Amino acid sequence: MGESLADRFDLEGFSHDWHRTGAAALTALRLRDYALVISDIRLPDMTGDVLFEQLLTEQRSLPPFIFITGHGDIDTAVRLLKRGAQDYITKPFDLDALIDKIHGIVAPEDASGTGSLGCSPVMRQIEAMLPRLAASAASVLITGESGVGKERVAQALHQLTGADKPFIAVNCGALTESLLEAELFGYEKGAFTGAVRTKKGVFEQAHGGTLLLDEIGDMPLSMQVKLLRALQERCIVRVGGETPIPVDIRLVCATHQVLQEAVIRGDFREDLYYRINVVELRIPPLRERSEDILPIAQHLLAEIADASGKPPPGLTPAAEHAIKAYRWPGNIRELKNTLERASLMSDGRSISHDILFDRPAPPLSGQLDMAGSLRDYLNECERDFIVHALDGCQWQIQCCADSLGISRKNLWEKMRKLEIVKGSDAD
Ligand SMILES: Nc1ncnc2c1ncn2[C@@H]1O[C@H](COP(=O)(O)OP(=O)(O)OP(=O)(O)O)[C@@H](O)[C@H]1O
Repeated sequence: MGESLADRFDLEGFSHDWHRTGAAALTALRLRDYALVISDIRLPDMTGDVLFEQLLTEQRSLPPFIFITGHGDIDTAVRLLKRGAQDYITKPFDLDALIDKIHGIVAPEDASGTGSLGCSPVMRQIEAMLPRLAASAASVLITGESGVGKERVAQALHQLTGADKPFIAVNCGALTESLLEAELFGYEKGAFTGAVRTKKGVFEQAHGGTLLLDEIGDMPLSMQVKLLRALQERCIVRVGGETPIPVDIRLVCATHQVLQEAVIRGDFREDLYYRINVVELRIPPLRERSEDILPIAQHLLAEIADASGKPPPGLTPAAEHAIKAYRWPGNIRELKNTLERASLMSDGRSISHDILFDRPAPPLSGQLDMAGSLRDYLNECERDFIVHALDGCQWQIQCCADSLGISRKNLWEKMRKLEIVKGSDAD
């Protein structure tokens, strides 16, 4: 039966492992994330319910289980359903019925994305749209809070248009206007002091591939005019140069800002807005797609463990619960940093709640001052927390941004807004 199942799964395009004993399956289930397990109740070395119970006692998050039972085992199968198994099927069974059950549990890959960006309906929808976007030349605007995975989505789109072509990303918010112009369009030797040789800008580097302009909302207005011209004419001129150079790029822009509001405020050109925003992909914050949190966490844990050649640690039920309940203000970037730290500190087998959230609470010293507004109070908490984190990282911005789970730029912005300057605090 195993052989015919394996043959049929190959035909269906399912990737699968066939373990011939309960012990082999146990080992594999401890090491790999499966989307689904199909197990006979009677195995050569143990029973399916012993296998299932064993995994439950190890407090792992289990994939859905479908049990195959003979008529005499139906009581066991029903008991397993009560213990959390997904379904059972009785022998002799129709293979088509089993395939239907599998499709009902594991969404078919081509209908709504593979789930590599997340398994929530919204992320599957975005993933399912990518092949259509890849087939058109339309400019795509990806919006969402910092760390939600905007660049990841841009890369996924790029992969569909030819992974061998260049993918170049540039952060438009991190550079001053003159540096940005040189970065985007390149410069000729001698164009300015320090221009000792001719350099291609990102438009030329991305020729034939994808150019991601990140934080496009932070681009100065005067640069927006130059960008618009380059996009309209499909040509750039290097700083200090005169010759127009044709460029063929797929443009993807990303921002955490609401660009319509920036247009209304006069901070973003309306004509550029329409040019870059032929299609908008809105990525919701992680807290609004909580069904993505655990799968992404497990994927990240596997990735982190893989980098050091170890099997991924599991999450204890309390840790799983907390990870789902936490709001992740820094989104996937914060989740990734948290898991990296927790992986380092764990015993390699499981990550508990304490290890996961060992961050100190904001020091709310003394009595609460009820005189100010809630905003003032929250700013004060945020300020304390950031200063504390900066102290912990000897004021190294990158280290602190990583520990807070926000981008370096975001940290700079917060420091500016909250007037945090090294040495300004009495302590
Ligand atoms: N679906 C995902 N699965 C696993 N890791 C992800 C996923 N999406 C994003 N990440 C990881 O989360 C981190 C942040 O993602 P990314 O840089 O794409 O976010 P962003 O929205 O572009 O952030 P920012 O606005 O700050 O530039 C990266 O390390 C990325 O690899």
